Amino acid sequence: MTTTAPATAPATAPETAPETAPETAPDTAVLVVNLGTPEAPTPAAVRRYLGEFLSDPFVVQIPKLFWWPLLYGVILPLRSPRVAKKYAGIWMEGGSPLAVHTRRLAAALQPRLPEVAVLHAMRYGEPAQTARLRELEAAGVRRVLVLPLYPQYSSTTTGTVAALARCTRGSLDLRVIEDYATDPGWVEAVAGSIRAHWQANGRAERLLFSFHGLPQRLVDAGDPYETQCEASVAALARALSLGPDDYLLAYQSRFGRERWLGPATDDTLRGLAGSGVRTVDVVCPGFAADCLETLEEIAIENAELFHAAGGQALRYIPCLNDAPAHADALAALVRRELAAWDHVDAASS
Ligand SMILES: C=CC1=C(C)c2cc3[nH]c(cc4nc(cc5[nH]c(cc1n2)c(C)c5CCC(=O)O)C(CCC(=O)O)=C4C)c(C)c3C=C
Ligand SMILES: [Fe+2]
Ligand SMILES: [Fe+2]
Repeated sequence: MTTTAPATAPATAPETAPETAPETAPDTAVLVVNLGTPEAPTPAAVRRYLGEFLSDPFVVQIPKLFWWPLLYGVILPLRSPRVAKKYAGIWMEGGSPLAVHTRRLAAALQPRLPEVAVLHAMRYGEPAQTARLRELEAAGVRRVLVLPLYPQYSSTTTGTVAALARCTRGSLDLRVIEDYATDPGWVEAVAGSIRAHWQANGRAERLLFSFHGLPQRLVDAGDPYETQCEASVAALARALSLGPDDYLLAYQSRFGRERWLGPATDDTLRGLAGSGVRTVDVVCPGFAADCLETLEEIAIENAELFHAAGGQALRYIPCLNDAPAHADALAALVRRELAAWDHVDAASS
């Protein structure tokens, strides 16, 4: 692939995919799983969502006895109204951006994979991952390939999707795509979206790759997330022929008081502005779909911060969302995984 549609390309897939398990089910289904997001930009809906998310022991490892009183007594009451306002500022006609883009991406995958059923699910909230597995099982599907929408593996994201799927699989045969941080099709899709942005807007003085952060403690304990983020950036820099001074890697969205992966995106932007850099392009290759962390934190909050620190323009490059190049890359990844699975099944029968 040498050319890709701009990441902002209009959706080619219908808004409403035929997203129930088909009545005459194919043998195999692909379940595309994303994090989850509130049902409405209201404090009550945000509280429900954050409550489920932040009581997952894969995400917060503090013992329940200490964590739950703090979470339910302090964090949720204080955070939910504040975060709900942020969601309200980016809400789309069909719902939260993460929900809309994930749904559209699954719909764009279906015609590319006509031999299987493609459905989407969320790890937290609706449509719930476990309910989707039950639907597929009831429809007579035998094998489910789970595709968590996280290019880089972390126990806090891919790990919790995989663990929940494995203990709720019932009679289903299950495979999970663990990561695709350096998958050539995916790298070329992201690189293509950056090239398209440069073509439309010109090139800023620097390109900043911003990834969601993670507690340093988890990395020290062996989570491969940081290494995979670095590998993604190295592959993208190669694809775009970037020199070492053209780009930076940083981590955003710190949560809580402990040390998180660094350098932090906000500090990096302040540093760039302080050293006289006037324009910066920011891309977030850890996010398959635009969401609060990209549309609000980067494109609004960090753009204001960069400006206040003396920068002229932070130009945000959208996630791949349902761009044809994204759907093509993920469909190819799925096809390879299914071929390997067929091979194993054939050998063992
Ligand atoms: C892309 C990878 C992600 C990793 C790794 C990750 C780890 C992680 N996140 C939190 C806490 C929060 N994350 C929040 C939002 C959020 N996180 C991701 C992705 C990763 N998180 C996405 C895609 C989103 C956006 C969801 C949306 O609806 O748009 C939030 C909620 C927003 C807020 O309150 O600020 C929290 C909280 C932790 C603690 C963590 C690892 C330990
Ligand atoms: Fe997060
Ligand atoms: Fe955030």
